[in-house]
Amino acid sequence: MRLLDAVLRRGDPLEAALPAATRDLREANDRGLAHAIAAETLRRLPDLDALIDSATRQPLPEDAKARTALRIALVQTLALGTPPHAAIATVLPLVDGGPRKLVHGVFGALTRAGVALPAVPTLPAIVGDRWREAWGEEVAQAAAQAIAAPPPLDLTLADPDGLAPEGVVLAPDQRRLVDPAPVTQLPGYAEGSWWVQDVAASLPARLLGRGPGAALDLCAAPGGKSMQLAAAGWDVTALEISPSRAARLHENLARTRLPAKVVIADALDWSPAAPVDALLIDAPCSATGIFRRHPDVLYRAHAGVVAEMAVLQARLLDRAAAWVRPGGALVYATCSLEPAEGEEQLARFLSAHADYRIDSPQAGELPEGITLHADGYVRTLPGTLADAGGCDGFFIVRLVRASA
Ligand SMILES: C[S@@+](CC[C@H](N)C(=O)[O-])C[C@H]1O[C@@H](n2cnc3c(N)ncnc32)[C@H](O)[C@@H]1O
Repeated sequence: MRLLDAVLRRGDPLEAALPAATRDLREANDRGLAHAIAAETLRRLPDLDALIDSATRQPLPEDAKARTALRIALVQTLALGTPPHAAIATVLPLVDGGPRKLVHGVFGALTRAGVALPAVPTLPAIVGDRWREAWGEEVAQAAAQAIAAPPPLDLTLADPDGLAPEGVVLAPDQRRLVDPAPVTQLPGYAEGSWWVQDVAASLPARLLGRGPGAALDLCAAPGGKSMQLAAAGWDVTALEISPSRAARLHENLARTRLPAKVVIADALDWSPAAPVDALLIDAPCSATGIFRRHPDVLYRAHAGVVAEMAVLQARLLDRAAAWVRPGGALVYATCSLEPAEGEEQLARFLSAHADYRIDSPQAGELPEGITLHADGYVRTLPGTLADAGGCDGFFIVRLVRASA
C-alpha cells in the first residue's frame, strides 16, 4: 500500500520508494513479494479498477484505502496465483477500523463471479492517448501487449568470447535469456564478464564504434554504456550528477574490471580539459521506453514531466556540443517513447548547430531486426523485435561535427 501510494500519489519511482516503503519487512523474500505485488498492480491498474467499479454502487475515490486494498487483493488472485482466502486475509488488516466490510464484500462478489483480467492489458490513458497520437494504434496495441509479462533479460558481454549463460545471440556481444535464474547466480556474473542491459540500450555506445581515443559519457550511471565504451577500447570519462548513482557505477566498474575515470558533477557546470573524440549523451528523460521493466513510469510520465525533461536535454546538448573535436562524434539517446525527447530534440539541435550533421549507421552496425529511420536515426518502439521478445523504446542518433 505504501509503495502504490508513493508511485501514484507522490510520483516517486517504484525502485526509489522500495527501501522506505518496505522498512518493516526484514526478509528479502517479503520485500521481493511487496515489490512484485506493487509492480503487477501497476501493470494491471486500469483493468483492476474496471472490475472494482463494476462491483460498487458508486465509484470509490481514486485514492480511497478500500480501492487500494481491493487492487492488491485482486491482483494477487487474478495475476499472481495467490489463493483468494490468502489474498483477502493479507489485505483486511490494511482497512481495519475502516471499510473492511466493503472490501470483503466486493472481493467476494468478484471472485465468486469468476472474473478474469483481459489477456491484453489496457494502457493507462496518460500514456495511451499520447502514444496513439504519436505512433498509431498498432504501436499502442504492441505496448499494451508488452505490459502483460515482464520482459526477457538481456546481457551485454565485455568480450563476445567471455563467459556467459546460453541464450539467444542478438549480436556477438549481446545475449537474451528467457526466464533466467537470479542474475547473481548466472555464469560469468562473479567474473564480471557481462552486465544487464537491454539490446536497445546497447545501441548508443555501439554507434560510437571502437577506440582508441577520448570518450566522454555525460550521464553515466549506473554505467552500462560507460562499460561498453571501455570494453571497446575508449579512454572513458564517466560523468554523473548523483553521488548514490555514481556509487553503483563504481561497483559495476569494479565487478567488470573495466577502466573509466568517474567524475561526480553537474554537466551543466562542468567542462572537460580538452575536446573529446566521442561524446555520449544518454540524457535523463521521462523513461517511458522502459515501461516493461518499470511499469511505474506509466503513471509518472505526465506531459509536464516530458516538457521539463526536454528542456534539460536541450541544455545538456547545447552545452556539450562544443566539447567534441572537429570531426568527432556525438551520440544522443533517450529511453523515451516521446517525440519531444527524441525526434523533436534532434530537429531543434540541428537547426541551432550548423556544424553538426547526422551520420547514419552503415549496414552491419545495428543488430538484426533493428532498422534505421529514413532520416538516419534509430527509433525502437513497442513491436520492434516482437518475434524475439521485444526491446525497450529508445531514440538514438549519431552526429558528426564538421572538420575545422
Ligand atoms: C538515462 S540515465 C543514464 C544511464 C546510463 N547511461 C547507463 O547506461 O547506465 C541518466 C543519468 O543522468 C544523470 N544526470 C541527470 N542530470 C545530470 C546532469 N546535469 N549532469 C550529469 N548527470 C546527470 C542521472 O542521475 C542519471 O544517472
